[in-house]
Amino acid sequence: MGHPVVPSSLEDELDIVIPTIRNLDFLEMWRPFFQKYHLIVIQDGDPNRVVQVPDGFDYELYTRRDIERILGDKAWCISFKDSACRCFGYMVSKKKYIYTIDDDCFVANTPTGESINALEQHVRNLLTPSTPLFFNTLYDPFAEGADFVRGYPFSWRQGTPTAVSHGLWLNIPDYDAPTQMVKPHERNTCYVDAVLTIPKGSLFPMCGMNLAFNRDLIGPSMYFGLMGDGQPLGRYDDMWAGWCSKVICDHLLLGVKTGKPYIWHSKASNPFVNLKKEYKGIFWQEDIIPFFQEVTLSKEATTPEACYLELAEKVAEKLGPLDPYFTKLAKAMVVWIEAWRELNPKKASEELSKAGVAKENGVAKASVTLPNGAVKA
Ligand SMILES: O=c1ccn([C@@H]2O[C@H](COP(=O)(O)OP(=O)(O)O[C@H]3O[C@@H](CO)[C@H](O)[C@H]3O)[C@@H](O)[C@H]2O)c(=O)[nH]1
Ligand SMILES: [Mn+2]
Repeated sequence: MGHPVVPSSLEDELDIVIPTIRNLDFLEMWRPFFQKYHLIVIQDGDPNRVVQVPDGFDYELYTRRDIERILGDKAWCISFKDSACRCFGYMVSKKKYIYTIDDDCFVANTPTGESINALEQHVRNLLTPSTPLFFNTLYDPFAEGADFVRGYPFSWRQGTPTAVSHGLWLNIPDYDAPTQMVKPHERNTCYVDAVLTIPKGSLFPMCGMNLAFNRDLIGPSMYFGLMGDGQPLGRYDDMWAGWCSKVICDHLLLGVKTGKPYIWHSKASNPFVNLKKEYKGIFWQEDIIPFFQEVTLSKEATTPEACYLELAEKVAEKLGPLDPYFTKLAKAMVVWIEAWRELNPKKASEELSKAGVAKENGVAKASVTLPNGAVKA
């Protein structure tokens, strides 16, 4: 099985989205890898604060004032004073791919000391197929030096298009507040040289600090929810987007990968502040997870937007009784799609799904023939 040849960079097709309440000095370390890309900076907090973008970077920067000017009466769906604000960058981007990274994440090294070009690995992850239907025990069959192993059905070796590439972090791991409190000095020193497809039907805790995705395939479901100022919840922004996106990827037969690339996460946020933000989420998620495990979407839902609107209805119906917050969140999900549509008039992705089969970056986005001969688009 020849490995698809993928470009090592996508400068004209990818935007880098950075939420910041600090500064952008970290970009100096990323300059060799990021400078050829366009940045979308979401400056959170005080809109009068001046955030310097280092010289030489091509960027657009949005403050809360800009978000309110652009979205008007829909601006309330974008969080304030929480990293969730980053999703506004996904909405205003005009590119096919998004990479989002936190301002306290730096270039990591492999165990043999090479600098990791995280963006190049994400591009490779996104432009090679995923294997959500049948686990390949040698992990990523499209990686150099690997392939499908004996017993892997040949009719499934085209895989499915990849929608999400979830990178990891050395040094400060993305722990929740209780874990941070009991293990304040724990650092992640374990570099695992692997990329795996998360199997269909399995949820996962998506972290937003080193994340890339295909906007056309899954952008509308990457809403980071209502968090931060005025909300009962924080630090569940990326988790909510990840659970919604994974359910929709499973429904549309799209892949979600996790593993390489690693970044170096430098700052441990305050566990006590984090506990205040997270605590409702810690017990609500005991109901939220079964909801996402059991939710089904109709076969008429063939685009990420249609799937997301169906999901919003089910959130209101099934999670609304848990707390009025979820009724408001379900409404915010609908407003997010309305705003997305305003800023992104009808996209090729809707044509793609009607076509049923489409070339996606030179890798056939063919349907999958199941062992029983059924063809799943
Ligand atoms: O009110 C805020 C707070 C932060 N930001 C920006 O968002 C990212 C993440 O902030 P921070 O590094 O302080 O958060 P962590 O605890 O390390 O990580 C959490 O953030 C999310 C991952 O991105 C997730 O909830 C946790 O993993 C930085 O760029 C801050 O500048 C903000 O914009 N507004
Ligand atoms: Mn951080």
